[in-house]
Amino acid sequence: MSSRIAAIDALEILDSRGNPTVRVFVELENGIRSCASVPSGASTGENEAIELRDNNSTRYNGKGVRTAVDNVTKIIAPEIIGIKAEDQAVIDRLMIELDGSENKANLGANAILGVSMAVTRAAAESLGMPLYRYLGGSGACRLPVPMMNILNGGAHADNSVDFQEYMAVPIGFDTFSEGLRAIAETFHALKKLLNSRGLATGVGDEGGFAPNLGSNEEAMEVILEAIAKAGYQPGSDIAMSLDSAASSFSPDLKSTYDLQWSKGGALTSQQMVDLVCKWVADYPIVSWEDPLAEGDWDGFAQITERIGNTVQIVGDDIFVTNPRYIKQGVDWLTANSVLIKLNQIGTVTETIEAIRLCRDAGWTYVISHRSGETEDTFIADFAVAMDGGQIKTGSASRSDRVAKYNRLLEIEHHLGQDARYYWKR
Ligand SMILES: O=C(O)[C@@H](CO)OP(=O)(O)O
Ligand SMILES: [Mg+2]
Repeated sequence: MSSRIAAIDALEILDSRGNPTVRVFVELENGIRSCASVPSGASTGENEAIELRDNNSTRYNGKGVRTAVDNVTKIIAPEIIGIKAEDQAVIDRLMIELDGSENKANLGANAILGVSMAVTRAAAESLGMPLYRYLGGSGACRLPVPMMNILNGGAHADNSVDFQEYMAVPIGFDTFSEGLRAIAETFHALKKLLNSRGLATGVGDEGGFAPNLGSNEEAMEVILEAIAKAGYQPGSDIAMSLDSAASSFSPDLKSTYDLQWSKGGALTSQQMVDLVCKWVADYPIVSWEDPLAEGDWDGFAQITERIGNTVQIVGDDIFVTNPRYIKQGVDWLTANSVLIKLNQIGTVTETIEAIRLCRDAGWTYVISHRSGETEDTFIADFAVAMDGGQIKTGSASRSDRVAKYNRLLEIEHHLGQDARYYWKR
């Protein structure tokens, strides 16, 4: 029976923040049915592919996605019905052409990505393969080291912490499940510590605790304590990874940084660079994402030159998973790693192209969730398939994030003794 696409349907569903997002269903002539759901960011880069929202409607305060849903069923579906699901590149290219804009503004990256992911899944199911094997081949056996967000601030929480994400990274373990256990235990130890100090243990969008701390250093200190309390050695068993999401506290997105705790006023790019280098020297930090704002290409290059040999400098808002900006970054030595988010670029094929550029440049890449997620576990399989060895997918306290961890546990279980796990940047 043929793997040609027979029907496509779409639906408006809710994401983990209670905002609408797109779910797409694909049915093949051979009877296979699959679906995929699109995530949504809050601290978005200016050059991300456009997420289409029903701005002129009062439903959901203009955040509905019915236009995107209609674009799937009325515009995209008629063009790709009849094409084989394995022809991913053809389908993605057709959708890009059909949209016709630079940034998927016409049909919406949410519409296009929903179809792209659902097609990938249908093709895998049609071949009777798990998604990670279909995308990664028979050699795909490496589980990613998880970066677990245990303390939230910035645009993802209503607290006094400037940086968006403080993550625990289990670098000293032999298996994914042991690594995951260690950071989940650290998460619980952190809750106890915060409780004992009378600090709030409510969580941010990605499930990390969001206490009102006095400074960014205090956040790092309390995490180190939690790692030790859980019985692990900070730096060798569990290291720290940060995402400052610096664009969110840089009013001009390139040269000033308004940290709440530095009450003396805004910092210059140079001062921010110096501060990041100092903290990397003082704390066991192995990876730092968006230490500077998305327009601060010079600051990024300076940080990479100064500390790039000891720490992973990850570009998120600055590269937006777009091959064009990644190429520029590689030429200008802007960073040494890229955060990979499917919905920043909008198709599976272009995301793989972005990853290929990283590999060619000897850069690492981190597969990532968005702060608005669903129960879809696509990125868990995608991380194993892409073999980059790193994933960032939130804390252990929200089921939309835990779904990804559980899927990775499942893949590890399926792989049995052939599963690989190690930290390398
Ligand atoms: O900045 C980030 O890396 C992401 C995910 O953690 O947040 P958002 O989805 O809000 O852009
Ligand atoms: Mg980020």
